[in-house]
Amino acid sequence: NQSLSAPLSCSKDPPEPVIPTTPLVSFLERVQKTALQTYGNSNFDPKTYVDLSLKFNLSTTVEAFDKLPKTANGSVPVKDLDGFIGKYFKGAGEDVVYAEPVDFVPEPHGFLPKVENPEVRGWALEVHALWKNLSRKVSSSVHHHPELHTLLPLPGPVMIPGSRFREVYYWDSYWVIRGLLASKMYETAKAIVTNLISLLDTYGHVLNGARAYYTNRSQPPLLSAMVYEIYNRTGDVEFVRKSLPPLLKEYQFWNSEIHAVIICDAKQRNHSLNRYYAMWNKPRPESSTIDERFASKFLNVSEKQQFYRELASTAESGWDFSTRWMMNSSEFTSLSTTTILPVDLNIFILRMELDIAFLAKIVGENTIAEDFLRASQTRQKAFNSVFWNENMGQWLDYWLNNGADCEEPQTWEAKNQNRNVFASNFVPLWIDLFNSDTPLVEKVTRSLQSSGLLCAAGIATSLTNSGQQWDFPNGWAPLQHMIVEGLSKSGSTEARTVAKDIAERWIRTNYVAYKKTGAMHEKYNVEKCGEYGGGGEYIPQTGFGWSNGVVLAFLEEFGWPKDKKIDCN
Ligand SMILES: OC[C@H]1O[C@H](O[C@H]2O[C@H](CO)[C@@H](O)[C@H](O)[C@H]2O)[C@H](O)[C@@H](O)[C@@H]1O
Repeated sequence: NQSLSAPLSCSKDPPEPVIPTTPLVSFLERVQKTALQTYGNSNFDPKTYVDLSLKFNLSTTVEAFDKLPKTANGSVPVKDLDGFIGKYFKGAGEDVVYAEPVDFVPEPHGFLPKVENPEVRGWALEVHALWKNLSRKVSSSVHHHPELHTLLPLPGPVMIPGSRFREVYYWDSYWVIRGLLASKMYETAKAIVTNLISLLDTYGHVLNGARAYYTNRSQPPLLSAMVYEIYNRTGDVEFVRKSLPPLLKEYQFWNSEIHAVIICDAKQRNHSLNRYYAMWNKPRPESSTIDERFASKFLNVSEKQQFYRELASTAESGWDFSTRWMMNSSEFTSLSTTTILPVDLNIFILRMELDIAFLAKIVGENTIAEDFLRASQTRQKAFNSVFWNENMGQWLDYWLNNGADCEEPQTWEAKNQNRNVFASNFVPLWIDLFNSDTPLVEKVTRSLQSSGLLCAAGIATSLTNSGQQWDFPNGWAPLQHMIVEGLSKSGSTEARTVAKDIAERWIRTNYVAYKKTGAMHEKYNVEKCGEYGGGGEYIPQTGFGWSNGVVLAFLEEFGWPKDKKIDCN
Protein backbone atom coordinates (compact mmCIF):
# COMPACT_ATOMS: atom_id res chain seq x y z
CA ASN A 1 0.00 0.00 0.00
CA GLN A 2 1.81 3.09 -1.31
CA SER A 3 -0.57 5.76 -0.19
CA LEU A 4 -0.61 5.14 3.58
CA SER A 5 2.25 4.58 5.94
CA ALA A 6 2.52 3.96 9.64
CA PRO A 7 4.10 6.55 11.94
CA LEU A 8 7.38 5.55 13.48
CA SER A 9 7.90 7.48 16.65
CA CYS A 10 6.33 8.94 19.77
CA SER A 11 6.86 12.37 21.22
CA LYS A 12 10.24 12.07 22.88
CA ASP A 13 13.55 12.04 21.06
CA PRO A 14 12.06 12.55 17.63
CA PRO A 15 14.55 13.12 14.86
CA GLU A 16 15.25 16.84 14.94
CA PRO A 17 15.13 18.02 11.35
CA VAL A 18 16.17 21.57 10.58
CA ILE A 19 15.68 22.90 7.07
CA PRO A 20 18.66 25.02 6.01
CA THR A 21 18.06 28.73 5.68
CA THR A 22 19.30 30.83 2.75
CA PRO A 23 22.19 33.33 2.86
CA LEU A 24 19.74 36.08 1.84
CA VAL A 25 17.37 35.34 4.73
CA SER A 26 20.27 35.27 7.22
CA PHE A 27 21.56 38.59 5.92
CA LEU A 28 18.12 40.22 6.06
CA GLU A 29 17.83 39.12 9.69
CA ARG A 30 21.03 41.07 10.38
CA VAL A 31 19.48 44.12 8.67
CA GLN A 32 16.33 43.60 10.76
CA LYS A 33 18.35 43.60 13.99
CA THR A 34 20.25 46.74 12.97
CA ALA A 35 17.00 48.46 11.99
CA LEU A 36 15.49 47.71 15.41
CA GLN A 37 18.56 49.14 17.18
CA THR A 38 18.53 52.18 14.90
CA TYR A 39 14.85 53.07 14.55
CA GLY A 40 13.60 51.75 17.92
CA ASN A 41 10.64 49.61 18.84
CA SER A 42 7.77 51.95 18.07
CA ASN A 43 5.96 50.93 14.85
CA PHE A 44 8.73 48.41 14.18
CA ASP A 45 7.63 45.41 12.11
CA PRO A 46 10.48 42.91 11.76
CA LYS A 47 8.80 41.20 8.80
CA THR A 48 9.33 44.31 6.62
CA TYR A 49 13.08 43.64 6.55
CA VAL A 50 12.93 39.98 5.48
CA ASP A 51 10.53 41.00 2.70
CA LEU A 52 12.99 43.43 1.09
CA SER A 53 14.50 42.38 -2.24
CA LEU A 54 18.02 43.16 -3.43
CA LYS A 55 18.87 45.62 -6.19
CA PHE A 56 22.40 44.19 -6.53
CA ASN A 57 23.90 40.81 -5.77
CA LEU A 58 24.16 39.65 -2.17
CA SER A 59 27.93 39.99 -1.76
CA THR A 60 27.95 43.63 -2.99
CA THR A 61 25.08 44.40 -0.59
CA VAL A 62 26.72 42.66 2.39
CA GLU A 63 29.98 44.51 1.71
CA ALA A 64 28.19 47.87 1.77
CA PHE A 65 26.28 46.89 4.93
CA ASP A 66 29.48 45.90 6.72
CA LYS A 67 30.95 49.32 5.97
CA LEU A 68 28.12 51.20 7.74
CA PRO A 69 29.31 53.01 10.89
CA LYS A 70 27.97 50.92 13.80
CA THR A 71 27.92 51.75 17.49
CA ALA A 72 28.60 49.17 20.19
CA ASN A 73 24.86 48.37 20.55
CA GLY A 74 24.61 47.66 16.82
CA SER A 75 22.78 50.83 15.76
CA VAL A 76 23.72 52.96 12.74
CA PRO A 77 23.03 56.70 12.29
CA VAL A 78 19.46 56.92 10.94
CA LYS A 79 20.50 58.80 7.80
CA ASP A 80 23.13 56.17 6.96
CA LEU A 81 20.72 53.28 7.38
CA ASP A 82 17.98 55.11 5.43
CA GLY A 83 20.51 55.78 2.65
CA PHE A 84 21.73 52.17 2.60
CA ILE A 85 18.22 50.70 2.48
CA GLY A 86 17.15 53.14 -0.26
CA LYS A 87 20.22 52.43 -2.38
CA TYR A 88 20.45 48.64 -2.04
CA PHE A 89 16.88 47.38 -1.65
CA LYS A 90 13.55 47.43 -3.40
CA GLY A 91 10.69 48.02 -0.96
CA ALA A 92 8.87 45.16 0.74
CA GLY A 93 6.06 44.12 -1.57
CA GLU A 94 7.56 45.56 -4.76
CA ASP A 95 8.25 42.07 -6.08
CA VAL A 96 4.65 40.95 -5.75
CA VAL A 97 2.80 42.91 -8.39
CA TYR A 98 -0.84 43.61 -9.15
CA ALA A 99 -2.56 41.08 -11.42
CA GLU A 100 -6.03 41.68 -12.83
CA PRO A 101 -8.08 38.56 -11.94
CA VAL A 102 -9.11 36.92 -15.24
CA ASP A 103 -12.59 36.04 -14.08
CA PHE A 104 -13.63 39.11 -12.08
CA VAL A 105 -16.82 40.89 -13.14
CA PRO A 106 -18.34 43.67 -11.00
CA GLU A 107 -21.63 41.77 -10.48
CA PRO A 108 -21.40 38.08 -11.36
CA HIS A 109 -24.47 36.39 -12.77
CA GLY A 110 -26.34 34.66 -9.90
CA PHE A 111 -24.31 36.42 -7.18
CA LEU A 112 -25.65 35.86 -3.63
CA PRO A 113 -29.26 35.25 -4.70
CA LYS A 114 -30.57 35.21 -1.12
CA VAL A 115 -29.30 38.71 -0.28
CA GLU A 116 -32.33 40.93 -0.88
CA ASN A 117 -31.54 43.92 1.33
CA PRO A 118 -30.08 46.66 -0.93
CA GLU A 119 -27.64 47.98 1.72
CA VAL A 120 -26.23 44.51 2.40
CA ARG A 121 -26.10 43.70 -1.29
CA GLY A 122 -24.20 46.94 -1.99
CA TRP A 123 -21.68 46.08 0.73
CA ALA A 124 -21.35 42.48 -0.49
CA LEU A 125 -20.49 43.81 -3.95
CA GLU A 126 -17.81 46.02 -2.37
CA VAL A 127 -16.38 43.01 -0.53
CA HIS A 128 -16.48 41.06 -3.79
CA ALA A 129 -14.59 43.93 -5.48
CA LEU A 130 -11.83 43.60 -2.85
CA TRP A 131 -10.59 40.52 -4.74
CA LYS A 132 -9.18 43.03 -7.22
CA ASN A 133 -7.18 44.71 -4.43
CA LEU A 134 -5.78 41.43 -3.15
CA SER A 135 -4.90 39.83 -6.47
CA ARG A 136 -1.16 39.56 -7.20
CA LYS A 137 1.46 37.68 -9.18
CA VAL A 138 5.19 37.38 -8.54
CA SER A 139 7.25 39.81 -10.62
CA SER A 140 9.39 38.63 -13.52
CA SER A 141 12.49 39.45 -11.45
CA VAL A 142 11.51 36.71 -8.97
CA HIS A 143 11.41 34.19 -11.82
CA HIS A 144 14.68 35.38 -13.42
CA HIS A 145 16.67 36.22 -10.26
CA PRO A 146 15.21 34.22 -7.38
CA GLU A 147 18.45 34.74 -5.43
CA LEU A 148 17.54 38.44 -4.97
CA HIS A 149 14.17 37.71 -3.35
CA THR A 150 12.69 35.96 -0.33
CA LEU A 151 9.43 35.80 -2.27
CA LEU A 152 9.18 32.37 -3.91
CA PRO A 153 8.32 31.97 -7.58
CA LEU A 154 4.81 30.67 -8.28
CA PRO A 155 3.27 29.72 -11.62
CA GLY A 156 -0.02 31.60 -11.33
CA PRO A 157 -1.73 34.58 -9.74
CA VAL A 158 -2.49 34.56 -6.00
CA MET A 159 -4.79 36.22 -3.48
CA ILE A 160 -2.86 37.66 -0.56
CA PRO A 161 -4.48 38.13 2.88
CA GLY A 162 -3.56 41.86 2.83
CA SER A 163 -1.40 44.58 4.47
CA ARG A 164 1.82 43.05 5.91
CA PHE A 165 0.81 39.64 4.55
CA ARG A 166 2.03 40.24 1.00
CA GLU A 167 2.37 36.60 0.01
CA VAL A 168 0.01 33.68 -0.29
CA TYR A 169 -0.74 31.77 2.96
CA TYR A 170 -1.70 28.14 3.17
CA TRP A 171 -4.76 27.81 5.39
CA ASP A 172 -6.04 31.33 4.63
CA SER A 173 -6.42 30.13 1.03
CA TYR A 174 -9.25 27.73 1.94
CA TRP A 175 -11.54 30.60 3.03
CA VAL A 176 -10.32 32.84 0.22
CA ILE A 177 -11.41 30.05 -2.13
CA ARG A 178 -14.79 29.72 -0.41
CA GLY A 179 -15.32 33.43 -1.09
CA LEU A 180 -14.05 33.18 -4.66
CA LEU A 181 -16.54 30.39 -5.30
CA ALA A 182 -19.35 32.63 -4.04
CA SER A 183 -17.92 35.31 -6.38
CA LYS A 184 -17.97 32.75 -9.25
CA MET A 185 -14.22 33.20 -9.77
CA TYR A 186 -13.45 29.57 -10.48
CA GLU A 187 -10.25 30.09 -12.50
CA THR A 188 -8.71 32.25 -9.77
CA ALA A 189 -9.65 29.60 -7.19
CA LYS A 190 -7.99 26.85 -9.25
CA ALA A 191 -4.84 28.95 -9.76
CA ILE A 192 -4.43 29.23 -5.98
CA VAL A 193 -4.47 25.44 -5.68
CA THR A 194 -2.01 25.11 -8.58
CA ASN A 195 0.38 27.45 -6.75
CA LEU A 196 0.12 25.53 -3.50
CA ILE A 197 0.74 22.28 -5.38
CA SER A 198 3.86 23.79 -6.98
CA LEU A 199 5.19 24.52 -3.46
CA LEU A 200 4.35 20.95 -2.43
CA ASP A 201 6.19 19.60 -5.50
CA THR A 202 9.28 21.66 -4.73
CA TYR A 203 9.48 21.37 -0.94
CA GLY A 204 7.59 18.17 -0.13
CA HIS A 205 4.94 20.05 1.84
CA VAL A 206 2.72 23.08 1.38
CA LEU A 207 4.56 25.94 3.02
CA ASN A 208 3.16 28.24 5.73
CA GLY A 209 3.45 30.96 3.07
CA ALA A 210 5.32 31.54 -0.18
CA ARG A 211 8.54 32.99 1.29
CA ALA A 212 12.02 31.53 1.68
CA TYR A 213 11.69 31.93 5.46
CA TYR A 214 8.53 29.79 5.61
CA THR A 215 10.05 26.61 4.13
CA ASN A 216 10.61 25.06 7.58
CA ARG A 217 6.95 24.46 8.34
CA SER A 218 3.48 24.00 6.91
CA GLN A 219 0.13 25.30 8.17
CA PRO A 220 -3.22 23.62 8.93
CA PRO A 221 -3.57 21.22 5.99
CA LEU A 222 -6.61 22.12 3.93
CA LEU A 223 -5.43 21.45 0.36
CA SER A 224 -7.74 18.47 -0.08
CA ALA A 225 -10.65 20.55 1.22
CA MET A 226 -9.85 23.25 -1.38
CA VAL A 227 -9.83 20.67 -4.21
CA TYR A 228 -13.07 19.17 -2.88
CA GLU A 229 -14.89 22.53 -2.76
CA ILE A 230 -13.70 23.53 -6.24
CA TYR A 231 -14.76 20.18 -7.69
CA ASN A 232 -18.13 20.51 -5.98
CA ARG A 233 -18.81 23.79 -7.79
CA THR A 234 -17.16 23.15 -11.13
CA GLY A 235 -17.37 19.37 -11.66
CA ASP A 236 -13.86 19.62 -13.18
CA VAL A 237 -12.65 15.99 -13.17
CA GLU A 238 -9.34 16.86 -14.88
CA PHE A 239 -8.54 19.24 -12.02
CA VAL A 240 -9.16 16.40 -9.55
CA ARG A 241 -7.01 13.99 -11.59
CA LYS A 242 -4.06 16.43 -11.48
CA SER A 243 -4.53 17.16 -7.79
CA LEU A 244 -4.72 13.60 -6.49
CA PRO A 245 -0.98 12.63 -6.61
CA PRO A 246 0.05 15.83 -4.75
CA LEU A 247 -2.65 15.17 -2.15
CA LEU A 248 -1.20 11.70 -1.53
CA LYS A 249 2.23 13.30 -1.13
CA GLU A 250 0.88 15.77 1.40
CA TYR A 251 -0.77 12.96 3.35
CA GLN A 252 2.63 11.25 3.63
CA PHE A 253 4.19 14.46 4.96
CA TRP A 254 1.65 14.78 7.75
CA ASN A 255 1.91 11.11 8.66
CA SER A 256 5.69 10.89 8.65
CA GLU A 257 7.59 10.51 11.89
CA ILE A 258 7.80 14.14 13.00
CA HIS A 259 4.07 14.78 12.86
CA ALA A 260 2.66 11.38 13.88
CA VAL A 261 2.46 10.02 17.40
CA ILE A 262 1.21 6.65 18.63
CA ILE A 263 -1.02 6.69 21.64
CA CYS A 264 -2.52 3.76 23.48
CA ASP A 265 -6.10 4.38 24.68
CA ALA A 266 -7.78 3.33 27.93
CA LYS A 267 -8.79 0.01 26.31
CA GLN A 268 -5.19 -0.77 25.26
CA ARG A 269 -5.78 0.00 21.56
CA ASN A 270 -3.00 1.85 19.74
CA HIS A 271 -3.92 4.90 17.66
CA SER A 272 -1.88 7.09 15.39
CA LEU A 273 -2.63 10.79 15.73
CA ASN A 274 -0.90 14.00 14.70
CA ARG A 275 0.74 17.08 16.09
CA TYR A 276 2.39 20.25 14.74
CA TYR A 277 6.18 20.06 14.49
CA ALA A 278 8.28 22.63 12.61
CA MET A 279 11.61 21.68 11.05
CA TRP A 280 13.33 24.60 12.73
CA ASN A 281 15.08 25.42 16.01
CA LYS A 282 16.09 29.06 15.51
CA PRO A 283 14.19 32.34 15.73
CA ARG A 284 11.49 32.74 13.08
CA PRO A 285 13.24 35.06 10.58
CA GLU A 286 10.12 37.21 10.15
CA SER A 287 10.09 37.83 13.91
CA SER A 288 13.64 37.04 14.95
CA THR A 289 14.18 40.17 17.04
CA ILE A 290 11.06 39.29 19.06
CA ASP A 291 11.90 35.59 19.39
CA GLU A 292 15.45 36.30 20.55
CA ARG A 293 14.16 38.63 23.24
CA PHE A 294 11.88 35.94 24.69
CA ALA A 295 14.53 33.23 24.34
CA SER A 296 17.07 35.29 26.28
CA LYS A 297 15.66 33.84 29.51
CA PHE A 298 17.00 30.38 28.53
CA LEU A 299 20.70 30.08 29.20
CA ASN A 300 21.08 26.55 27.96
CA VAL A 301 21.42 26.16 24.14
CA SER A 302 19.17 23.13 23.81
CA GLU A 303 16.40 24.81 25.86
CA LYS A 304 16.66 27.86 23.60
CA GLN A 305 16.48 25.63 20.51
CA GLN A 306 13.46 23.81 21.88
CA PHE A 307 11.72 27.12 22.58
CA TYR A 308 12.42 28.27 19.01
CA ARG A 309 10.99 24.99 17.72
CA GLU A 310 7.85 25.55 19.82
CA LEU A 311 7.47 29.08 18.38
CA ALA A 312 7.74 27.83 14.79
CA SER A 313 5.49 24.82 15.48
CA THR A 314 2.89 27.19 16.91
CA ALA A 315 3.11 29.24 13.71
CA GLU A 316 2.51 25.93 11.87
CA SER A 317 -0.73 25.56 13.85
CA GLY A 318 -2.01 28.88 12.46
CA TRP A 319 -2.85 29.85 16.07
CA ASP A 320 0.20 32.00 16.69
CA PHE A 321 -0.08 32.67 19.56
CA SER A 322 -2.52 31.44 22.18
CA THR A 323 -2.71 30.15 25.75
CA ARG A 324 -3.89 26.96 24.09
CA TRP A 325 -0.25 25.99 23.61
CA MET A 326 1.14 27.23 26.96
CA MET A 327 1.70 25.06 30.01
CA ASN A 328 1.33 28.20 32.10
CA SER A 329 -1.12 30.66 30.57
CA SER A 330 0.70 33.68 31.96
CA GLU A 331 4.15 32.57 30.77
CA PHE A 332 4.71 32.86 27.02
CA THR A 333 7.96 30.89 27.16
CA SER A 334 6.01 27.84 28.40
CA LEU A 335 4.81 27.11 24.82
CA SER A 336 4.65 23.32 24.36
CA THR A 337 2.93 22.90 21.03
CA THR A 338 4.98 19.87 19.96
CA THR A 339 3.69 17.86 22.92
CA ILE A 340 0.03 18.48 22.14
CA LEU A 341 -2.30 16.42 19.94
CA PRO A 342 -4.62 19.19 18.70
CA VAL A 343 -8.29 18.48 18.02
CA ASP A 344 -8.45 20.66 14.89
CA LEU A 345 -5.28 19.32 13.23
CA ASN A 346 -6.62 15.80 13.60
CA ILE A 347 -9.94 16.90 12.17
CA PHE A 348 -8.16 18.43 9.17
CA ILE A 349 -6.33 15.14 8.59
CA LEU A 350 -9.56 13.17 9.00
CA ARG A 351 -11.11 15.49 6.44
CA MET A 352 -8.06 14.91 4.19
CA GLU A 353 -8.72 11.15 4.36
CA LEU A 354 -12.39 11.58 3.55
CA ASP A 355 -11.69 14.07 0.75
CA ILE A 356 -9.01 11.86 -0.82
CA ALA A 357 -11.38 8.86 -0.66
CA PHE A 358 -14.08 10.93 -2.39
CA LEU A 359 -11.77 12.47 -5.03
CA ALA A 360 -10.06 9.14 -5.79
CA LYS A 361 -13.46 7.62 -6.49
CA ILE A 362 -14.27 10.47 -8.91
CA VAL A 363 -11.23 9.58 -11.04
CA GLY A 364 -11.70 5.81 -10.77
CA GLU A 365 -8.87 5.13 -8.29
CA ASN A 366 -10.97 2.70 -6.31
CA THR A 367 -8.18 1.07 -4.29
CA ILE A 368 -6.98 4.46 -3.06
CA ALA A 369 -10.58 5.39 -2.25
CA GLU A 370 -11.05 2.22 -0.17
CA ASP A 371 -7.71 2.63 1.65
CA PHE A 372 -8.52 6.18 2.64
CA LEU A 373 -12.03 5.37 3.70
CA ARG A 374 -10.57 2.71 6.01
CA ALA A 375 -8.00 5.19 7.31
CA SER A 376 -10.78 7.67 8.10
CA GLN A 377 -12.73 5.01 10.01
CA THR A 378 -9.64 4.18 12.05
CA ARG A 379 -9.03 7.85 12.80
CA GLN A 380 -12.64 8.39 13.79
CA LYS A 381 -12.25 5.65 16.43
CA ALA A 382 -9.02 7.26 17.64
CA PHE A 383 -10.81 10.56 17.76
CA ASN A 384 -13.56 9.24 19.97
CA SER A 385 -11.16 7.58 22.41
CA VAL A 386 -8.53 10.31 22.71
CA PHE A 387 -10.31 13.66 22.32
CA TRP A 388 -13.98 13.22 23.25
CA ASN A 389 -15.01 14.32 26.75
CA GLU A 390 -18.49 13.11 27.57
CA ASN A 391 -18.94 15.32 30.64
CA MET A 392 -18.09 18.52 28.80
CA GLY A 393 -19.71 17.54 25.50
CA GLN A 394 -16.59 18.77 23.68
CA TRP A 395 -13.47 17.36 22.04
CA LEU A 396 -10.36 18.37 24.01
CA ASP A 397 -6.72 18.73 22.98
CA TYR A 398 -4.59 15.97 24.43
CA TRP A 399 -1.28 16.79 26.15
CA LEU A 400 1.40 14.14 25.79
CA ASN A 401 3.57 13.31 28.78
CA ASN A 402 6.72 15.19 28.04
CA GLY A 403 9.65 12.97 28.88
CA ALA A 404 7.75 9.68 28.93
CA ASP A 405 9.53 6.48 27.94
CA CYS A 406 9.56 6.34 24.17
CA GLU A 407 10.03 2.63 23.71
CA GLU A 408 6.31 2.17 24.26
CA PRO A 409 3.42 4.25 22.91
CA GLN A 410 2.14 6.76 25.43
CA THR A 411 -0.87 5.59 27.38
CA TRP A 412 -3.94 7.83 27.39
CA GLU A 413 -4.83 9.40 30.72
CA ALA A 414 -8.00 11.43 31.36
CA LYS A 415 -6.03 14.10 33.22
CA ASN A 416 -4.08 14.92 30.03
CA GLN A 417 -7.12 16.27 28.19
CA ASN A 418 -6.94 20.06 28.32
CA ARG A 419 -10.22 21.14 29.95
CA ASN A 420 -9.86 24.79 29.00
CA VAL A 421 -12.45 25.92 26.49
CA PHE A 422 -11.27 26.89 23.01
CA ALA A 423 -13.25 27.34 19.79
CA SER A 424 -11.20 24.45 18.37
CA ASN A 425 -13.03 22.11 20.79
CA PHE A 426 -16.06 22.48 18.51
CA VAL A 427 -14.34 22.20 15.11
CA PRO A 428 -15.16 18.45 14.72
CA LEU A 429 -18.73 19.57 14.00
CA TRP A 430 -17.41 20.69 10.60
CA ILE A 431 -17.05 17.08 9.45
CA ASP A 432 -20.10 15.21 8.16
CA LEU A 433 -19.12 12.11 10.17
CA PHE A 434 -19.93 14.14 13.30
CA ASN A 435 -22.55 16.67 12.15
CA SER A 436 -24.75 13.88 10.76
CA ASP A 437 -25.17 12.43 14.28
CA THR A 438 -28.13 14.51 15.53
CA PRO A 439 -28.06 13.53 19.25
CA LEU A 440 -24.30 14.22 19.33
CA VAL A 441 -24.76 17.62 17.63
CA GLU A 442 -27.49 18.55 20.12
CA LYS A 443 -25.25 17.71 23.06
CA VAL A 444 -22.33 19.67 21.59
CA THR A 445 -24.60 22.61 20.70
CA ARG A 446 -25.78 22.86 24.29
CA SER A 447 -22.17 22.69 25.42
CA LEU A 448 -21.28 25.52 23.02
CA GLN A 449 -24.20 27.60 24.30
CA SER A 450 -23.07 27.29 27.92
CA SER A 451 -19.33 27.48 27.16
CA GLY A 452 -18.97 31.27 27.43
CA LEU A 453 -17.58 31.43 23.87
CA LEU A 454 -20.78 32.78 22.28
CA CYS A 455 -20.53 36.55 22.40
CA ALA A 456 -22.31 39.60 21.02
CA ALA A 457 -20.37 39.54 17.76
CA GLY A 458 -19.48 35.89 17.26
CA ILE A 459 -17.51 33.01 18.75
CA ALA A 460 -14.52 33.92 20.91
CA THR A 461 -11.31 31.98 20.35
CA SER A 462 -10.88 31.13 24.04
CA LEU A 463 -12.02 32.34 27.46
CA THR A 464 -8.62 33.75 28.47
CA ASN A 465 -7.77 37.38 27.82
CA SER A 466 -4.00 36.92 27.53
CA GLY A 467 -3.15 39.68 25.05
CA GLN A 468 -2.29 36.98 22.49
CA GLN A 469 -4.19 37.29 19.23
CA TRP A 470 -5.62 33.73 19.25
CA ASP A 471 -7.36 34.26 22.59
CA PHE A 472 -10.33 36.16 24.04
CA PRO A 473 -11.81 38.57 22.96
CA ASN A 474 -10.72 37.94 19.38
CA GLY A 475 -12.92 36.07 16.95
CA TRP A 476 -11.47 34.73 13.70
CA ALA A 477 -13.32 34.15 10.44
CA PRO A 478 -12.16 30.53 9.91
CA LEU A 479 -13.37 29.44 13.35
CA GLN A 480 -16.79 31.06 12.88
CA HIS A 481 -17.09 29.40 9.50
CA MET A 482 -16.18 25.82 10.44
CA ILE A 483 -18.48 25.79 13.47
CA VAL A 484 -21.38 27.52 11.71
CA GLU A 485 -21.11 25.31 8.64
CA GLY A 486 -21.04 22.19 10.80
CA LEU A 487 -24.06 23.23 12.88
CA SER A 488 -26.03 24.30 9.83
CA LYS A 489 -25.50 20.95 8.09
CA SER A 490 -26.98 19.02 11.00
CA GLY A 491 -30.46 17.54 11.25
CA SER A 492 -31.06 19.44 14.50
CA THR A 493 -33.33 22.50 14.25
CA GLU A 494 -31.77 23.87 17.43
CA ALA A 495 -28.25 23.60 15.97
CA ARG A 496 -29.31 25.21 12.71
CA THR A 497 -30.89 28.12 14.61
CA VAL A 498 -27.67 28.65 16.58
CA ALA A 499 -25.67 28.53 13.32
CA LYS A 500 -27.81 31.21 11.70
CA ASP A 501 -27.63 33.39 14.79
CA ILE A 502 -23.80 33.24 14.92
CA ALA A 503 -23.54 33.91 11.17
CA GLU A 504 -25.79 36.98 11.49
CA ARG A 505 -23.78 38.36 14.40
CA TRP A 506 -20.59 37.86 12.40
CA ILE A 507 -21.99 39.49 9.28
CA ARG A 508 -23.23 42.48 11.31
CA THR A 509 -19.90 43.08 13.02
CA ASN A 510 -18.00 42.84 9.74
CA TYR A 511 -20.48 45.23 8.12
CA VAL A 512 -20.45 47.84 10.89
CA ALA A 513 -16.64 47.74 11.23
CA TYR A 514 -16.38 48.15 7.44
CA LYS A 515 -18.67 51.17 7.49
CA LYS A 516 -16.68 52.72 10.37
CA THR A 517 -13.18 52.03 9.07
CA GLY A 518 -13.61 51.44 5.33
CA ALA A 519 -11.88 48.07 5.64
CA MET A 520 -12.30 44.37 6.27
CA HIS A 521 -10.19 43.16 9.18
CA GLU A 522 -8.04 40.15 9.92
CA LYS A 523 -9.84 39.46 13.22
CA TYR A 524 -12.67 41.02 15.25
CA ASN A 525 -13.36 41.75 18.90
CA VAL A 526 -16.41 39.57 19.56
CA GLU A 527 -17.30 41.35 22.79
CA LYS A 528 -18.42 44.46 20.89
CA CYS A 529 -20.26 44.54 17.60
CA GLY A 530 -18.40 46.60 14.99
CA GLU A 531 -14.95 46.44 16.64
CA TYR A 532 -11.89 44.86 15.10
CA GLY A 533 -9.49 42.71 17.12
CA GLY A 534 -6.01 43.31 18.50
CA GLY A 535 -3.24 41.82 20.61
CA GLY A 536 -0.36 39.69 19.43
CA GLU A 537 2.96 40.63 17.89
CA TYR A 538 1.91 42.92 15.03
CA ILE A 539 -0.60 45.74 14.61
CA PRO A 540 -4.12 44.81 13.40
CA GLN A 541 -4.17 44.14 9.66
CA THR A 542 -6.77 44.90 7.02
CA GLY A 543 -7.62 43.46 3.62
CA PHE A 544 -8.53 40.75 4.43
CA GLY A 545 -8.63 37.48 2.51
CA TRP A 546 -10.33 35.03 4.86
CA SER A 547 -12.70 37.59 6.40
CA ASN A 548 -13.94 38.53 2.93
CA GLY A 549 -14.27 34.86 2.02
CA VAL A 550 -16.31 33.98 5.10
CA VAL A 551 -18.66 36.97 4.78
CA LEU A 552 -19.39 36.05 1.16
CA ALA A 553 -19.85 32.36 2.05
CA PHE A 554 -22.22 33.23 4.94
CA LEU A 555 -24.23 35.64 2.78
CA GLU A 556 -24.50 32.99 0.09
CA GLU A 557 -25.73 30.38 2.58
CA PHE A 558 -27.98 32.45 4.84
CA GLY A 559 -28.83 35.49 2.69
CA TRP A 560 -30.22 38.69 4.20
CA PRO A 561 -33.96 39.51 3.96
CA LYS A 562 -35.09 42.79 2.48
CA ASP A 563 -36.45 44.37 5.67
CA LYS A 564 -33.90 43.08 8.16
CA LYS A 565 -31.69 45.83 9.60
CA ILE A 566 -27.92 45.38 9.45
CA ASP A 567 -26.74 47.69 12.27
CA CYS A 568 -25.50 46.48 15.66
CA ASN A 569 -28.70 47.06 17.65
O1 LIG B 1 4.58 37.34 11.27
C1 LIG B 1 4.10 36.56 12.31
C2 LIG B 1 3.28 35.38 11.87
O2 LIG B 1 2.29 35.83 10.93
C3 LIG B 1 1.48 34.84 10.30
O3 LIG B 1 0.43 34.39 11.15
C4 LIG B 1 -0.77 35.10 11.14
O4 LIG B 1 -1.17 35.51 9.84
C5 LIG B 1 -1.40 34.48 8.87
C6 LIG B 1 -1.85 35.13 7.59
O5 LIG B 1 -3.14 35.67 7.72
C7 LIG B 1 -2.39 33.42 9.38
O6 LIG B 1 -2.40 32.32 8.53
C8 LIG B 1 -2.01 32.97 10.80
O7 LIG B 1 -3.05 32.14 11.29
C9 LIG B 1 -1.85 34.19 11.68
O8 LIG B 1 -1.59 33.81 13.01
C10 LIG B 1 2.29 33.64 9.81
O9 LIG B 1 1.46 32.60 9.35
C11 LIG B 1 3.23 33.12 10.88
O10 LIG B 1 3.97 32.04 10.41
C12 LIG B 1 4.14 34.27 11.27
O11 LIG B 1 5.13 33.84 12.15
